[in-house]
Amino acid sequence: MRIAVTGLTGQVVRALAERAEERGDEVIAIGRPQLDLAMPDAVAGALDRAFCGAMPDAVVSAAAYTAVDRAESEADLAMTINAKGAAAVAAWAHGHLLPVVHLSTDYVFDGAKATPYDEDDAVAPQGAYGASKLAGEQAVMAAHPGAVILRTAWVYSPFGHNFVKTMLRLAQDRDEIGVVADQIGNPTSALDIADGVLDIIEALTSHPGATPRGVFHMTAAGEASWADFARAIFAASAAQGGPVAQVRAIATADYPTPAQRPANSRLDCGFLAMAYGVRLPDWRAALPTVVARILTETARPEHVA
Ligand SMILES: NC(=O)C1=CN([C@@H]2O[C@H](COP(=O)(O)OP(=O)(O)OC[C@H]3O[C@@H](n4cnc5c(N)ncnc54)[C@H](OP(=O)(O)O)[C@@H]3O)[C@@H](O)[C@H]2O)C=CC1
Ligand SMILES: Cc1cn([C@H]2C[C@H](O)[C@@H](COP(=O)(O)OP(=O)(O)O[C@H]3O[C@@H](C)C(=O)[C@@H](O)[C@H]3O)O2)c(=O)[nH]c1=O
Repeated sequence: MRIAVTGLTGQVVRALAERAEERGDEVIAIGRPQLDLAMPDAVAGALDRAFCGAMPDAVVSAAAYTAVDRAESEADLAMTINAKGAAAVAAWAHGHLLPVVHLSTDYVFDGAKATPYDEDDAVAPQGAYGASKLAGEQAVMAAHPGAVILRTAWVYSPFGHNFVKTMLRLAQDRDEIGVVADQIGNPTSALDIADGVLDIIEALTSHPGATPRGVFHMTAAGEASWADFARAIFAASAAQGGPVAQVRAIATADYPTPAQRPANSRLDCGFLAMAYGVRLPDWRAALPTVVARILTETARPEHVA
């Protein structure tokens, strides 16, 4: 399969490129400056130019404005990229009769529910990032009624920016790190997301008439607080001779940030398992390998300041 993916350096796009190559599929990543979602009117032209030679079999809409705190002061830009830009990508795919898989987030929920969220639960984003992603879900569905929207969460990987890299970096200078223990969610490896997305695209392209569309939850199995996640990161790092810090469990109120985050981010992924047979492994399974890859990468000479 030939799969067009938006974004160049993002965690999910790089994970997709790696996993697709292992499966004999091809990922064509398209991003800035060629494709800039902040200029929605130019999106169709950019995609036409990129794929005039050979059309892809499917489109993955993975590029997004993901700076959760900065979005509070750049709400218009986040909305343009995550809603209008994403909708323009979906409209282009629809115009060319291509399936589209669009990534969304747990931050569309307010976190007040006591149990994991399912797809029918009411959405109520707490911040500008979540609001822009929710608007994106709605705009993508309007532009491409056959879209598959995958809400995932707490993505970590050897690529880009993520919580695992932040913790390992902070531990280089600190013996102890305060980490919130009253927000719970499902840490999810981008490489596991890539496997799930590729399985879904295979189903969409081989049995288009028999594949359900709409919103699905797709996170790793198992849950954790950010503090639990940090402790697991340092356990993996310690086992590999990497940096370690003590994790002090703190309350959200003790770690003020511009954006509010849901206290309960857990997503119930049963609907996706039923519809596509896709169930991601436990979040702990991929962590040691991801930590090892980050440690190897940061030990390279070009990373020494
Ligand atoms: N990270 C997370 O924890 C979570 C992410 N998600 C969603 O999953 C998807 C993938 O996330 P992830 O891979 O972590 O994202 P990253 O933050 O790692 O990467 C974002 C990607 O979006 C691209 N991008 C940003 N702005 C634009 C723009 N104006 N035009 C074109 N491309 C742009 C970036 O481009 P460039 O390569 O040029 O920098 C980059 O490739 C997103 O939709 C995100 O909302 C959902 C839940 C959790
Ligand atoms: C760095 C740090 C963060 N924290 C807290 C702040 C916050 O509540 C939590 C996570 O912080 P981060 O800013 O790394 O994560 P954040 O950017 O909120 O991550 C989110 O990104 C977007 C894109 C999503 O879609 C979400 O699913 C989620 O993964 O950890 C600490 O308690 N101590 C620390 O030292």
